[in-house]
Amino acid sequence: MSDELLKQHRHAIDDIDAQVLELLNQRAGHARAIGEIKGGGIIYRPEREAEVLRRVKERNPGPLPGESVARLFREIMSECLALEKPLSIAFLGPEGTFTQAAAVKHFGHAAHTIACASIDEAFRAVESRTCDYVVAPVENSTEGAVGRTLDLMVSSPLKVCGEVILRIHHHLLRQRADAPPPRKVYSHAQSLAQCHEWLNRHLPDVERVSVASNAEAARLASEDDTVAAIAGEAAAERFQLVRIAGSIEDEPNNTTRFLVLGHQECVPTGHDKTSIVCSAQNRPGAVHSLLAPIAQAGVSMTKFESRPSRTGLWEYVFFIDMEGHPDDSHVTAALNELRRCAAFVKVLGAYPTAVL
Ligand SMILES: O=C(O)C(=O)C[C@]1(C(=O)O)C=C[C@@H](O)C=C1
Repeated sequence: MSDELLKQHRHAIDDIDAQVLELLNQRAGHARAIGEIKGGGIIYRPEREAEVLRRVKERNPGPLPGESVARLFREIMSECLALEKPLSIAFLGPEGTFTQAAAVKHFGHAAHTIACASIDEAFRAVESRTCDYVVAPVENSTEGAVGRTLDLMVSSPLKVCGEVILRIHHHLLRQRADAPPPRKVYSHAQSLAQCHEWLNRHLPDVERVSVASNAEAARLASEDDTVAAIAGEAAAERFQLVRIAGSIEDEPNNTTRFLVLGHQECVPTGHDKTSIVCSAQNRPGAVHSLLAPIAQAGVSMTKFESRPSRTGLWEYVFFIDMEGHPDDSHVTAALNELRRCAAFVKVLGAYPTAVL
C-alpha cells in the first residue's frame, strides 16, 4: 500500500518537474529577449533582481522556507542572466575565500569569479573593464572596518550597486578524518583570533600559524596530514578537506558585509541604502554638522565610520550609510544640506538592501 502511495507521489513529482522545466525555459527565453532589447547595454539590473527575490519571499506559500525559495530563484536569475551575457566578478583570491562565497551568494553560480592578488587589483580589473563587477569586504561584526576597501572607494570612479551579508562560519579542517593529532593549525590571523577561545579549549598546545588567507591554509592542510586548517565551507570543498569540528567561531553572530561595485547607478526600489564619504571643515562641532542634516531630514543612518584622510595629519573622512535613495525626497534634502556644510561629499552609490 505504501509502495503504491510512493509511486503516486513520484508520478506527481515527475509531472511537476516537466512543468517546472518548461516554465524555466520559457522564463529563460524572456530573459534572452530582454538581453536583445538591452542591445549590449547594461545587462545586470540589481534593482530588478532585488524586486524579484523580495516578491518570491513575500508570496511564498510554503512548505519551503522563504530563504530557500529566494536562493533557488537567485540561481534561476543567474542562469537567465548568463544567457544574456555571462558576468565576470573580481574578488580578493585565492579561490575558496569568503569573498568568493559572497560573490557567488550575490550573483549565483553562473557568474565567473576571477581571483585577484589584492583588493586594489580587483578594483583595477573593473575600472579597466577587464571584469564587470568587484565584490570587496567592507566590515566584519567582530573585526570592524576593512580599511583598504574604504580607502579605495574614496578615489575609485566605481559605484556601489549592491551589498552582501555573509554569516562567517569557521571549521577545523583536515586532509582525512583519521589523521594523527595536528602539529600546527593554519589560518588567516583574523580567523585565528575569531576562534581563539575554541582553540584554547580544544587544541591548547598546538602551534597557531597565520597565513595570507583561509584558502591558503586549506591548501596547506590538503598537502600535509600533520596539520589542520581553519577555513570556511568554500575552502573545504575546493581542497576536499574533512570537517573535524564545525562552526568553531567564538562569536556566534560573526558576519561580514561586502559591497558590489561596478560602473552603473541603480534606480530606487523602495528598500535602498545610500553610501557616502565626506569630510568636515576643520572647526569645532564639525562632525555634528555632518550628522545634523541627516537627522533633520528624518533619514536613518545605518553606519558611521571614520578613517584618516591620508592627505593631511589628523584629518579624517567619514563613511556614512543611510536608508533610502538619493531620488527619495528626504535623502535629497539631507544630501543637499550636507553638501552645504561639509568640506567634501562623494556619493559612493545607492543600491538595494541585501535580500538574501
Ligand atoms: O529584467 C531584466 O532586465 C532581465 O534581464 C531578467 C533578469 C531575470 O532573470 O529576472 C536577469 C538579469 C537581470 O539582472 C535582472 C533580471
